[in-house]
Amino acid sequence: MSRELILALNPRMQFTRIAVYRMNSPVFLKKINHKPEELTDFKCFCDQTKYRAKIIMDELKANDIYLEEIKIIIGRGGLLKPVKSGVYRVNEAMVKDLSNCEFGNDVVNLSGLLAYAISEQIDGADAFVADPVVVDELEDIARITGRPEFKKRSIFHALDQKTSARRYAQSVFKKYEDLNLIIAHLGGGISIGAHKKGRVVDSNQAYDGDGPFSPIRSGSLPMGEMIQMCFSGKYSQEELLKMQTGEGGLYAYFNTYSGFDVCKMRDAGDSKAKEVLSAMAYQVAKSIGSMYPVFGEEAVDAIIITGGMAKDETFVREIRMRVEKIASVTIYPGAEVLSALSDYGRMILRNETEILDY
Ligand SMILES: Nc1ncnc2c1ncn2[C@@H]1O[C@H](COP(=O)(O)OP(=O)(O)O)[C@@H](O)[C@H]1O
Ligand SMILES: CCCC(=O)OP(=O)(O)O
Repeated sequence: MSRELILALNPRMQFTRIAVYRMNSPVFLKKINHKPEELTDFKCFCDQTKYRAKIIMDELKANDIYLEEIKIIIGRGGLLKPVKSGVYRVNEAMVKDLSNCEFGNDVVNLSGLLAYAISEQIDGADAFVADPVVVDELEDIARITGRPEFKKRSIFHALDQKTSARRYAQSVFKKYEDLNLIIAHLGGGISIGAHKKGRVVDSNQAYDGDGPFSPIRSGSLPMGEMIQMCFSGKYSQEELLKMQTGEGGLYAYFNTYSGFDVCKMRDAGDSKAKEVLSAMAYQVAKSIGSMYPVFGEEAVDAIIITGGMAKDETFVREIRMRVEKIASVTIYPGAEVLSALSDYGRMILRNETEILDY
């Protein structure tokens, strides 16, 4: 029996998406919902590894996926040290950083941990991550902040943005490396990247840094007031970090991580949902605009808007009308994380990509 199955994983806050591909064809796709009450006892996302790995294994077995055919297990990778774009084998150093939340505590960390944990249970299967959110191609000027103690970290939807960029390049019969693009990924977090000839030379720091607020993150907040809050004695450090990274944005206003649900509320006439979503679109548009000077005298070839919230036409329209004077706007609604990961999986199987060391 040839070993050619690829298992792609995308753990999200309340569910895990998995897909199994046999070369180009998906043979199994599943969104596994996790009961909120089963997740509350875990302190860190990394503590959920064993729990989610078991559910994934059970799901594969229940659906007659031959585990011994799985060769590649691949995820987005998490908050790691800065790395160059590409594919990484999950090694002990990576597992250690993710398990210790060395660079932050986010559900995305589970993708590397789950890939590793599952590979340990399947003889001959190897774990990888591709274009983790810490891909760092920033130009030095973009790293400098107003205080020498702080340097901007590169944290953005590297996998999703580069996949969209290559898709766009193909559609206009050009190479990604020949284009200047501004890409807005509207997911749970929101990142806006300036892609200058194939390198993401600037971006908002989409985890605990700056930029628009998103379904789950606060984005830029008034710094002085935040400092006062930190010293008010009312909140622990953990609570404050959570406020910024996992309970900000739409969640803070509507107690849901679902942009979809908030859009439905707006469509049903809820004026607060309308106001907050418009403010979010306004902030996304301003962030897109802020990338315009990054290209200096060179033209911006296109603006690409993608991710889950790009499926909402009203939301996208509000962004578009503010930015289309900069460059033509292309919309790729939805996020194709699993198929992007499977593309990398295939390249690994065919020895078409270098495997980088973390
Ligand atoms: N049709 C839709 N309209 C509005 N928002 C949507 C729609 N579909 C998904 N979303 C929202 O997009 C967000 C998820 O974005 P997505 O890019 O799929 O994932 P990720 O969280 O991995 O970045 C969620 O808040 C989800 O509710
Ligand atoms: C961790 C930074 C990128 C990000 O926000 O990812 P999600 O949208 O998947 O939460």
